[in-house]
Amino acid sequence: MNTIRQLHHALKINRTLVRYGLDEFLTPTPLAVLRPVAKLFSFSFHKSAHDKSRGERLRLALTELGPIYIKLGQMLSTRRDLVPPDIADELARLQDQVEPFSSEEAKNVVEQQLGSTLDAVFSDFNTTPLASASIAQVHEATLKTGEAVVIKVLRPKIRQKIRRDLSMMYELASWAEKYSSEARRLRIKEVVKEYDSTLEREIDLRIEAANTSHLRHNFQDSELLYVPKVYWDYTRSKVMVVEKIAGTPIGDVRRLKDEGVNMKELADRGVEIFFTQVFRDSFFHADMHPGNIFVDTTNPDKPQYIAIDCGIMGTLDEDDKRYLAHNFLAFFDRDYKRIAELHVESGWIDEDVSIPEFESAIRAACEPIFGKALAEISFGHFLIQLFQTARRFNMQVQPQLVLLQKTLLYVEGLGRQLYPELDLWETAQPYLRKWLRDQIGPKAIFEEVKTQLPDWLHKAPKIPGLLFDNVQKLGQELEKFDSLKQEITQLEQYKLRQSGAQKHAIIGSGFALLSGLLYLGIPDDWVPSLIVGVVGLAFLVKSLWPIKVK
Ligand SMILES: Nc1ncnc2c1ncn2[C@@H]1O[C@H](COP(=O)(O)OP(=O)(O)OP(=O)(O)O)[C@@H](O)[C@H]1O
Repeated sequence: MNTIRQLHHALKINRTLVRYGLDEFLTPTPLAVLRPVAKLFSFSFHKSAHDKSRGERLRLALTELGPIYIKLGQMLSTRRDLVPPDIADELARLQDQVEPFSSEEAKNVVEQQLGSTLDAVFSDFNTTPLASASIAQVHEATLKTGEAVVIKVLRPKIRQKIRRDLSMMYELASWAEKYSSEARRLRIKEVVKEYDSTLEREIDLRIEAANTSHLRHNFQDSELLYVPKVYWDYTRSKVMVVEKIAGTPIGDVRRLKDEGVNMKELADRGVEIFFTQVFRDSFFHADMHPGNIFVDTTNPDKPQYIAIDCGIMGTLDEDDKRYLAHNFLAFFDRDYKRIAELHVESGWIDEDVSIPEFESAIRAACEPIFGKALAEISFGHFLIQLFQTARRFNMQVQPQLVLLQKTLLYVEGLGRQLYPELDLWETAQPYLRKWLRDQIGPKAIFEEVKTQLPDWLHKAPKIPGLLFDNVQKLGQELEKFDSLKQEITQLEQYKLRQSGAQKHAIIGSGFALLSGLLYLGIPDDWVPSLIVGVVGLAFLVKSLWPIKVK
């Protein structure tokens, strides 16, 4: 049954690709055997398909293949380091075109997840969804306690649908990589894997809820960004309840202007929020499309951002941040040698890579960016060029950095849409320099002490015990040392006595020899010979005295 379903699915993909004149993508794969069959079934062959650009045909095909493919296309549209601009631009136009599921189904999921009736928790539930996307649907509601909330409900059976589509995507990617060097260069399997892990996180709403709480905590009392409160008592893996927010959608520039918002301030604040999330918190919102950002315009001179949908967040470690800050600064100083050295120093690139060669490749990729006015220079574009160049030198670009580059590109685009003269460098440079200074200055030492202190304090009560144990051990070692010292002294004495005995034996033998000679020389007078002989004997006896060791 499963195989039949798989075959049917494969046929559907094949048919769609044929319909949009994209069947050349199948040529390297075994799916191509299905092509003639698919052609038979593609009655409504798009005669005009070949008049359309390849990007447009791909967009239409993905739309037809369904929500999971649409989402894949949307993700690919942000991978400008991999996808050519004409295709990326078309894919960026992909819209979720999914039918909402019925409010009955939504109610069932909520009640089953909360283990109680809807009426027990909510005084009001709007059966018309506020929004409906490929993974979830959002309904407005009011809690019994009176708070206005929204309920995000996962689409029924979404997990099975995702698994089915993904297993086909994995197959296609494996075949493509097996037969096409271009697919291998683009690391298609990696792309599908990344997509898989993104979806995996999105289908557990507790992850999104935890991210929302964390971001809210990071910007507690901030006048830059507001994040709605999560109602944990009513949040499960398939249901999430959050505070309902009101604000002007960020994409509605006309309305923002009508509301008298200071657009330069708004754009600057956007950049500041991004750099704060990246460099201060190492935790950034990575799904910043216009539907997820609103503005509280109560004070138009100090507009406050509101962020929702924290399903995809990026995290960075200290090395990533240092890498980014140093590279950005070196880039704006046009110090390409420094950029090349930074890659080797941080171990991202093999030590045996020629720095001059790498430097000149980076120069060739980055100099064109400086052909524009400073206010148009893009950090995100720089990162794309850098990653593309680094890949040629066998650097494996970390997924968290790619996520950051995508978000950065988006933040820049948004900033310039709000305020075309926005000079990102002017806003970001002081921030980066200060951050780097803080990394090596007294503040860094203070921070290090602050971080280590709990560990030291945790060990502090054990210190007397540890000291006692060690002093005791030291005593035992000293005792051992004493007895060893005694043994050595005894050995030395023994050696000394032994050498004394040797001396006595030699002297005694000398006297014995002399006594013999005297007796031979003066045979008539044996007295001197006798005296010398006795002295010699005395020495010899002494040398034979047992050597006693004290
Ligand atoms: N806390 C909220 N208050 C008010 N409206 C909200 C809230 N959360 C979501 N919405 C509305 O619901 C829409 C969809 O919400 P959200 O982006 O969280 O869902 P999603 O399923 O992840 O959609 P997508 O995939 O398109 O981002 C938002 O664009 C917004 O209009």
